Amino acid sequence: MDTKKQFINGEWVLALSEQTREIINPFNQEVVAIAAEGNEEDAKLAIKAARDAFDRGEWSQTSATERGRIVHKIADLIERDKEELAEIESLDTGKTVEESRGDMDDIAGVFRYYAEIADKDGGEIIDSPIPNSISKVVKEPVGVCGQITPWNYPLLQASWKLAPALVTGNTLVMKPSEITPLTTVKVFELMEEAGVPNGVANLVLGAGNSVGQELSTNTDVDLISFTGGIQTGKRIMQAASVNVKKLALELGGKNPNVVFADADFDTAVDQALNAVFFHAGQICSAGTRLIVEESIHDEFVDALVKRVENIRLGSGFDEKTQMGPLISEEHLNKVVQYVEDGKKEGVTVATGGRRPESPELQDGFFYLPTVLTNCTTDMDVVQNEGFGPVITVEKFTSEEEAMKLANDSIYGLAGGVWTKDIAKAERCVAKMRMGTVWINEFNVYFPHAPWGGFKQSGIGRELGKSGLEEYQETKHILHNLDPQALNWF
Ligand SMILES: NC(=O)c1ccc[n+]([C@@H]2O[C@H](COP(=O)([O-])OP(=O)(O)OC[C@H]3O[C@@H](n4cnc5c(N)ncnc54)[C@H](O)[C@@H]3O)[C@@H](O)[C@H]2O)c1
Ligand SMILES: C[N+](C)(C)CC=O
Repeated sequence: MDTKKQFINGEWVLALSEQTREIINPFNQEVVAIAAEGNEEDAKLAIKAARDAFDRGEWSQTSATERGRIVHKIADLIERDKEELAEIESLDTGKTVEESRGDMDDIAGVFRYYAEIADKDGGEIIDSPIPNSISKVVKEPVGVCGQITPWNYPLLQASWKLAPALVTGNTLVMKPSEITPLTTVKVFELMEEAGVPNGVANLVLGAGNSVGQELSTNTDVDLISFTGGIQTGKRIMQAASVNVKKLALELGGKNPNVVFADADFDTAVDQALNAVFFHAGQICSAGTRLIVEESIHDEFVDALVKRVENIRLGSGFDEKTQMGPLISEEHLNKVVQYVEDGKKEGVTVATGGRRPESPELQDGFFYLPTVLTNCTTDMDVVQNEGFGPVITVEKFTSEEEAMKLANDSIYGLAGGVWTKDIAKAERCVAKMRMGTVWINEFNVYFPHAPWGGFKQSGIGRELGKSGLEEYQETKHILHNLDPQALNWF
């Protein structure tokens, strides 16, 4: 098995230490690849390559149209290799190949979206108080960007960072999650094929506390863009203060899904399932916190449980599978503990609440889709992100109470509201303190719409025009065409 290498200054290289890591298929624990395991020293080399490339200025001075052309080419190559990429993503994460194919379409779409808008902002002339002068505002790249991604949507989260950084003329060093690096390695091959110049995009593989820590603290890095857990985000924020790096943090969520009695019942049940059991709940915006009007609560839970018990678990490569395994044994143990703690807090396990017993699932990191009822907002199981196939159900009796519950969280990533009453829906979304709110919908994202969190779910936005601006500095230029002495001194 060839070792997956790092990409530094246009060269595919092993880790300086020659350390490697086994990449495991979470469905059966088979080793699917061996990857280089870089550390601080590899990260330093990559940062130097990115710094030198940025300071040479060739990429930032390449026209935005040309950078857009190269990024379009990356999208073309992702579409060409979609099936291979989808299969690698499923081997690495356990998600179904159908889900991975959807991810690959989204990813190509993100590269295309940013390629399209790359050359649409040539700056702005603004009014100047100085006679005979020109005052203009232009956007410039931030510089060297450190980019750190998680394991749940490995290539999708990478694309949200790579595409805007490249089209705006930055250079970068990316560190994917050490347990799911494979599709990111492949896309760096495609970026090389598309003609991204040497040193502009660098890839270091390895652990967060070595490679990630170096990216966060190294003073040659101007911006750090991180997607991952809240505790890691806080550590990165502290580390990044060393040279006041620009910071973009996409952190966790505990996302309320509020269902009023007047909602379309069957659609709300169906979407509540999708909101939490897709990708086994390992989604930052999963609707893990169901908040249902009391008058329909029992009927809603019954309908939910009936359908949850029919969810088919299995290999992501089996077309019949609806839900794959969790990412790792370590993560499975966290989900087990999360539910056990909930039981101690007094929740009722309406279904699930344990590992499956089928012999064919024993080698994988599976957990049964789980519905917990009798949940209240003061419980840890309601407040903490479990990041597994577990939904907690709370009740409310008034619109005011529903909104109070929905906002009772340190997180503010996303939420949904289900009702046929348009005025009520609008009143609710105006109160919901979240970066994305869906009305009669859940978990939809696309390249044009900004994504990010209120409160402790993060800082900054990815996607949309806002996602581009994270990678830009704003410069005001005043050009006096008729300079005069002031004779003040
Ligand atoms: N808001 C979003 O858009 C979004 C999207 C996907 C995932 N997430 C969040 O990600 C979390 C799950 O991902 P995870 O378990 O991989 O998160 P994590 O925080 O454990 O790891 C994320 C990345 O950070 C690296 N890292 C770990 N310690 C580090 C350190 N000290 N310095 C620098 N880097 C370090 C890891 O190696 C990995 O690459 C969940 O909380 C989920 O909600 C958020
Ligand atoms: C941002 N999203 C929804 C694609 C993945 C979150 O984990």
